[in-house]
Amino acid sequence: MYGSPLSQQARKMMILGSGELGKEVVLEAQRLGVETIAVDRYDNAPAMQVAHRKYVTDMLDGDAIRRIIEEERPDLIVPEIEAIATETLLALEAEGHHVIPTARAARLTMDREGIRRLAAETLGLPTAPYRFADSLDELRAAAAELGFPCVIKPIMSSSGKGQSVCRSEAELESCWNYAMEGGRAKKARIIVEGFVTFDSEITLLTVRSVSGTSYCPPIGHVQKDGDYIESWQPHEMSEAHIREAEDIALRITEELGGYGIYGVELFLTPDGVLFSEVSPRPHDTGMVTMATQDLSEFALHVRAILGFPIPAIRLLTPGASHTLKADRESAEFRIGGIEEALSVPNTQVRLFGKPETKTGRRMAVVLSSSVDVEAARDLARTAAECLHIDYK
Ligand SMILES: Nc1ncnc2c1ncn2[C@@H]1O[C@H](COP(=O)(O)OP(=O)(O)OP(=O)(O)O)[C@@H](O)[C@H]1O
Ligand SMILES: NCC(=O)N[C@@H]1O[C@H](COP(=O)([O-])[O-])[C@@H](O)[C@H]1O
Ligand SMILES: [Mg+2]
Repeated sequence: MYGSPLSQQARKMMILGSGELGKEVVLEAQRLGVETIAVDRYDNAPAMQVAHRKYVTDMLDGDAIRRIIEEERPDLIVPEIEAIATETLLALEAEGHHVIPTARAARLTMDREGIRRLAAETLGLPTAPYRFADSLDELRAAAAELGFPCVIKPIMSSSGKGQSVCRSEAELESCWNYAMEGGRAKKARIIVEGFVTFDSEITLLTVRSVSGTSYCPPIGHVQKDGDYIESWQPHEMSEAHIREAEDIALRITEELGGYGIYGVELFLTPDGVLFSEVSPRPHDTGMVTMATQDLSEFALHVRAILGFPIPAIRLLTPGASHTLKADRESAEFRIGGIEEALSVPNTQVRLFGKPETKTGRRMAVVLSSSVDVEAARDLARTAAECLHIDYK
C-alpha cells in the first residue's frame, strides 16, 4: 500500500546508475506508481530522462552517495551498475536502508574477485581456471600456469572494457596495458582466466520474489570484444544442461539472497555448464525479454523488489535483440535509418538517448520476434543494419 508519486505517501525508488537498463526499470516502476530518482556520473543519462528527479555524482564517492540517500530517504536503493561505493551501501543497509537485492550482493559482484572466489571456492561451482595478478610480472606467472590463449580482465570493469584474449607471451604486456586503461577503479588488479571453448553461452535470468525462485527461458548470446552484440530467447538446450544451469543459478542466487532479478552468465561446453559471472540486476542480453515475455526482465525486477508476487513468467514468442554501437567519440551526432529499421516486420527500436557517443558505446537496441529464434535473429540483424550514426 502506498500513495502517489511526489506525495508524502509515495513509495520512493532510487536507482544508482542510469543507463539503458535503468531507464526501463524506472519506466516499469512508474507503471506501478512509484516515485523514481535517477543517479549517475553524467548528466542526461537515459534513466534521468524518465525519472522524477536526478542527481549527478561520482558513483565511487561514498560520502556523496550517502548525502544523496540521506537527503532523499528512498524506500528502495537499486544499484544499476557495478562501480558504486559499495562499502557505503553496506553501511547504509546496516543502518536500516533497503539495498536491492542486498548490499553484500552489490559488493561481491562489484569486483570479479569477490564473486569468483565465492562461486568457485566457497560454493564449488564449476568455472574456468583463474588467477589474480597485481603486476605484469604476476600476469606472466599466471599465464605460464594457465597457458594460452587466456582471457585478461580488470577486476572492476563491465561490458568488456579493458578485456582481451591473450594468445602468446609476446602479447602479455599490451594486454596488461589495455586492462590498466579499461578498468573502472584505480586498482591495478586483474583476473586471468583459462580460455573456455564453449559451444554457446547463455544468460539464465533468475528471479527471487515472494513467490520463490523462478527462471526465464534461457537467453543465448554472441559477444564481441567482451560485449554483447545479439541475444535470442529461447536458446535451445539439452535437459541435462538446463538442470545444471538452473542448479548453478539457484545456488549462487540463494547465496546472494534478497529479492530481484539476477542475470546468471553460463558457458555451455561438451563437459557441462560453467559459471562465468552474475549480475544482481537486469542483464543487457535480457533486453530481448521486452519483445518475448509477458513480463520483461525489468517488469520482473520491479515486481520482485516491491514485494509483489510473480505467479508465472510466460514466453509469448521466440525473439532476438541486436545492438547499435558507436565507433567514435562525439557529442554531436544523429541516429538515422529508423524508418528503414521499423519497416522490418515484428520489430521495435529502442534509442537510449545517451548524450555522447564513445567507441564501442551501445546507443540503441533492436528487438524482433518471429516463429523461431533464427528468423527473429535475421529480422533483428537486418533492422540493426539499417540504423546508422551520423557524426558532425
Ligand atoms: N574465460 C573465458 N573464455 C572464453 N571466453 C570468455 C571468457 N571469459 C569471458 N569470455 C567472453 O567474454 C564475454 C564477456 O566476459 P565477461 O562477462 O566476464 O565480461 P564483462 O565485462 O563482465 O561483460 P558484461 O558486463 O557485458 O557481462 C563473455 O560473455 C564471453 O563471451
Ligand atoms: N553489461 C552491463 C551493461 O550493459 N550495463 C548497462 O550499460 C550502462 C552503461 O553504459 P555506458 O558505458 O554506455 O554509459 C549501465 O548504466 C547499464 O544500463
Ligand atoms: Mg558478462
